[in-house]
Amino acid sequence: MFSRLDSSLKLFGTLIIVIVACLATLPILSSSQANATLDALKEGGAKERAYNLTLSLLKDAETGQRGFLIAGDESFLDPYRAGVAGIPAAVEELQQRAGSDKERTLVARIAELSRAKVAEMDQTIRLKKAGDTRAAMDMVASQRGKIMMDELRALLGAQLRVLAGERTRLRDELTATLGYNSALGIGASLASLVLIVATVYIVTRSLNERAQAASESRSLAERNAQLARQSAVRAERLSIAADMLQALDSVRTPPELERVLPVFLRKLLPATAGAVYLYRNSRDVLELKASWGLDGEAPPMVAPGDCWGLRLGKVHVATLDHDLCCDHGAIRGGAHATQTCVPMISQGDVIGVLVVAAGRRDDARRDDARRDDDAVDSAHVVALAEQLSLAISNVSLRDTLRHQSTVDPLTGLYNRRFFDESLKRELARAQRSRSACSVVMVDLDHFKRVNDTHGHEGGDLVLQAASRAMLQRVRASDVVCRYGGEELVLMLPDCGAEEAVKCAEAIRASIAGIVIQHQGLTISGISASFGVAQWRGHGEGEQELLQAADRALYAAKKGGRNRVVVADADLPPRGREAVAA
Ligand SMILES: Nc1nc2c(ncn2[C@@H]2O[C@H](COP(=O)(O)OP(=O)(O)OP(=O)(O)O)[C@@H](O)[C@H]2O)c(=O)[nH]1
Repeated sequence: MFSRLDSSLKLFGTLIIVIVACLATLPILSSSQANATLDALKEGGAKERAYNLTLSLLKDAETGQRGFLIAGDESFLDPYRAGVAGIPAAVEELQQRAGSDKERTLVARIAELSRAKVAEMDQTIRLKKAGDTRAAMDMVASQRGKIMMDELRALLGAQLRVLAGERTRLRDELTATLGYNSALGIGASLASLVLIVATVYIVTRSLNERAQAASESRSLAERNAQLARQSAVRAERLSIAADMLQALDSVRTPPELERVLPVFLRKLLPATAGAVYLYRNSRDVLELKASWGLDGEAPPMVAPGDCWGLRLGKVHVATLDHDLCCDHGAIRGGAHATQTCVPMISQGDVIGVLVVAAGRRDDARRDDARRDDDAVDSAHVVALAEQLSLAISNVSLRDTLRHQSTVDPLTGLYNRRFFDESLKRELARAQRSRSACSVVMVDLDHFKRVNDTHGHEGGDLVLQAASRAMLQRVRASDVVCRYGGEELVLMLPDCGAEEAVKCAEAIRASIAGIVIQHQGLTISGISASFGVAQWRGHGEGEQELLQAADRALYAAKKGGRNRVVVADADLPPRGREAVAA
């Protein structure tokens, strides 16, 4: 662009130089011509004056001669002498000013005639003075002098007419030259004006074009810098997202999500606040799983109907002025100008919603540019929601598989494999922390009879009720497990035999109170036997401990059932009966 501009400026500069040179040269040429004409006019004027002087001197001399001859008064000779005295100089001037051969010939003839005329007049005057008036008058009467004078008059008159004509011509020429000069001056002024206007126009245009080009190049540079910034931001986001996915991949249980998600969402969505809500299994409500950047607490629950993103099934961006603001409790009442709700979908099912709030609501005089700054990158949020959906689904899936592999489907209690692993881990921990640990083996009494009386389904209901009774009477850290058939086992960390007996007694009493209605019959009178063993006191390893508890259980059965027996390491395999309550 600049090269095109420069070449047009060069062309324009050359044009200006040519025009200025022409404008400067033409007046010089024109005025030199006028000067030449003026010089010629001056020369013509001088010549005219010289011819006129010559003629006038000749006339004066002739007048003086006639006066003297006629009157005899010598005073007439004064003009005669003055005329005769001036004639040679006048003729001399004529000779000097003669500009051509023709004129020089003419002047030579005038000089010759003048001399002859003066000689003829001199002779008549001499004769008169000598008193020979008759001879003098005869000479005059011979008309020789008159003929010479007539020729002189004719020659001088003709030359004066030629000079007058030449003078007229030169004057016309001078007038024309001056007119031409004046026209040239006007033309030059106009041309200068046009030149100035054109120069101003071209310079202004070139400055504007340069300014425009500079501004374009500036905005291009800014755009490039912006792209570079965006690309750096994208690269950083990708890196954080990769870290997040890796972390989510190692999450084992859904509760762990609550620790992992805020850490990464805060980095991936800086200068925002937000929350992740996931549907509960019942799908009647969404539970808060993560939040970041909020001034206060995020509401722990959100009803599906409170979120327009979930209701419409698509990304919903609500601004300050938007009619359809989601009712997300703390987020809605917060200090944010925009709120984006993105439904999180995995394999066609909506599993939750990602809520992102941005901008400051309190700045009421925000212009559009600030509003743009406030808006979050919707595409980024949507992509993030997709990644989260997949990763969270994977966590749930892993949790389900893990649950299925560790939990007994009938009772909801852990299975034997889980119990064995837990016991091993717990005993190792107890060893490190020098704390206590007890196990309680539980076996429903005469369960075969229940099955026989109420059928297998009735037996299952009793098993489930007994499991619930156990779960209700233990601490969160305790592990309740279906060890096999109607046999259950309980692990009580940080718990000695004495406390374990109390717990077993509570469970025993609870089971004894079970009443179930099944197929029109009442199932009641359920009882269970319990064998308690404490780690270290009754066994060192897991197997030893379990065997001790089993021996105690056996002893309870032997002792009449519906009782709790603490193992006695000294008396295997017989157990020592502990008096219940
Ligand atoms: N309904 C139901 N019955 C089960 C299940 N697992 C084991 N059983 C039954 O539990 C009964 C266990 O009977 P036994 O081992 O003879 O013991 P018991 O009748 O409880 O007698 P004691 O243990 O000596 O008090 C068997 O009839 C099994 O079929 C189960 O998952 N559901």
